[in-house]
Amino acid sequence: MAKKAQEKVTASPIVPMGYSQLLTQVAGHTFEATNAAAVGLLQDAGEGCVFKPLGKPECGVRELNFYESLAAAIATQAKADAGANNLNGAGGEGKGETDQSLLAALAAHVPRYYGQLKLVVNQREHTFIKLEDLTHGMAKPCVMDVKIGRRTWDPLSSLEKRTIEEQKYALCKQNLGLCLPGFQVYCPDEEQPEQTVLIRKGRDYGKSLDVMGFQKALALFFNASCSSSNVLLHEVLNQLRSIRTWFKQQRLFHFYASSLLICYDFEQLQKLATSNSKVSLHNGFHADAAEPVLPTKSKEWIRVRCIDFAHIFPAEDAQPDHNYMFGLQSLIDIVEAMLHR
Ligand SMILES: Nc1ncnc2c1ncn2[C@@H]1O[C@H](COP(=O)(O)OP(=O)(O)OP(=O)(O)O)[C@@H](O)[C@H]1O
Ligand SMILES: O=P(O)(O)O[C@@H]1[C@H](O)[C@H](O)[C@@H](OP(=O)(O)O)[C@H](OP(=O)(O)O)[C@H]1O
Repeated sequence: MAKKAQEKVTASPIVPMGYSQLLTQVAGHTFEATNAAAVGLLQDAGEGCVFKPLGKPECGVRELNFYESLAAAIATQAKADAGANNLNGAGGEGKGETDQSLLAALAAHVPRYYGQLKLVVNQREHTFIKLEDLTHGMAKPCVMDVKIGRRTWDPLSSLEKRTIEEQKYALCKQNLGLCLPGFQVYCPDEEQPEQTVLIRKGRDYGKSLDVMGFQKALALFFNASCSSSNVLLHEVLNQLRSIRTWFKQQRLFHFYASSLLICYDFEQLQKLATSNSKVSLHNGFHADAAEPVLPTKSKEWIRVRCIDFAHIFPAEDAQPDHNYMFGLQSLIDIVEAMLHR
C-alpha cells in the first residue's frame, strides 16, 4: 500500500480549485512529500474556513460525532432560548436538557462547525470537516498547539499505543500535563528590530523540552519582551479561565489527546505597543483593579479554543475530567507567572 502511495508523489499536493494547504498548520497530521495518501488541513480562499481530514476511521467518526452533537445541542439551546421549547414555563428542565445546555455552552470555546464534505486530494476522495479558521483576519498569525493532559491515550488504545504515548514529551507531560507539538510566532528580528521574522517549531522541538524549556517556549510565543504582551497575556488568561469554568461544570466527556489552539495577531500586538508608547502608562487601566481595559476587539485578534476531538469519550461514572483540568491549570499557572514576572 505504501508503495502504491509513493507512485503518486508530487512536489505539492493536488487539491481542488479554490483550496490550498493550510499555511498556518503547526501540528497534527500533515501532507507528506513522499506519501500521496497523507493529507493535512486545507483552507479556502479568503472565506475563513479550514478543512480537517477525518483521518483514521475511528478517530474521524468520534470527532465528526462530537461536532454533530455540539451542533444539535446549540440548535436545541437556541429553541429553548426562543421559548419554543418552554410551553410549560420555567422549572421543567430535565437532566437531558441540562446536559444539552452545558454542551451548547462549550460552543463558545470551539471553532464553529459547518458540516462535512468530500474533496479529492491527490486523486483520492477524502471526507473533511469544515471549521472556522481561528486565524482568520490575522495579518501575522501566531499559532500554538498545546496538547492537554498527562494521559494522551484513550480507553480503547492498545498497550503499544499507550506505551508510545507515555514515552513522548515525557518530561512536560508528566510534570505539567501538557505537551507542545508545534507553534509559529512572528517576532522582531534581533538584528533589525523594525523587521519581523517568522519562527516555526515542530514536534521534535516539543519533545526535547523540559519544564523550563516549555516555559521559555511560551515566553517566546507570547513575545514576552514586547511592551504590550501583558494585554495579550490577560486576554489569553481570561479565555483559559473561561474554558476551565466549563470543565469544572461538566461530567459529560473526557478529552484525551485534545489540544488548545492559541492564536493571536502579531501585527495587532505591535500596533498596541506603538500606541502604548504614545500615551500615559495609566491610560487603559482601572484605577482600582490594576488590570488593563482591553480594547473591545481584542477577542478578534486573540483566540484560545479547544480543538481535536478524535479521542473524546463519554465520562466514566460521570467523573470530572481531572486529566484535562490538571494540564489546563498548569497552563494557567505558567501564563499567570509570566504576567506577574
Ligand atoms: N479551526 C482551526 N483553525 C485554524 N487552524 C486549525 C484549526 N484546527 C486545526 N488547525 C491547525 O491544524 C493543526 C492540527 O489540528 P488537529 O490537532 O485538529 O489535527 P490532528 O491531525 O487531529 O492532530 P493530532 O496528530 O494531534 O491528532 C493545529 O495544530 C492547527 O495548526
Ligand atoms: O506527537 P506526535 O509524535 O506527532 O504523535 C502523534 C500524536 O500522538 C497524534 O495525536 C496521533 O494521532 P491520533 O491522535 O490520531 O492517534 C499520532 O498517531 P498516528 O501516527 O497513529 O496517526 C501520533 O503519531
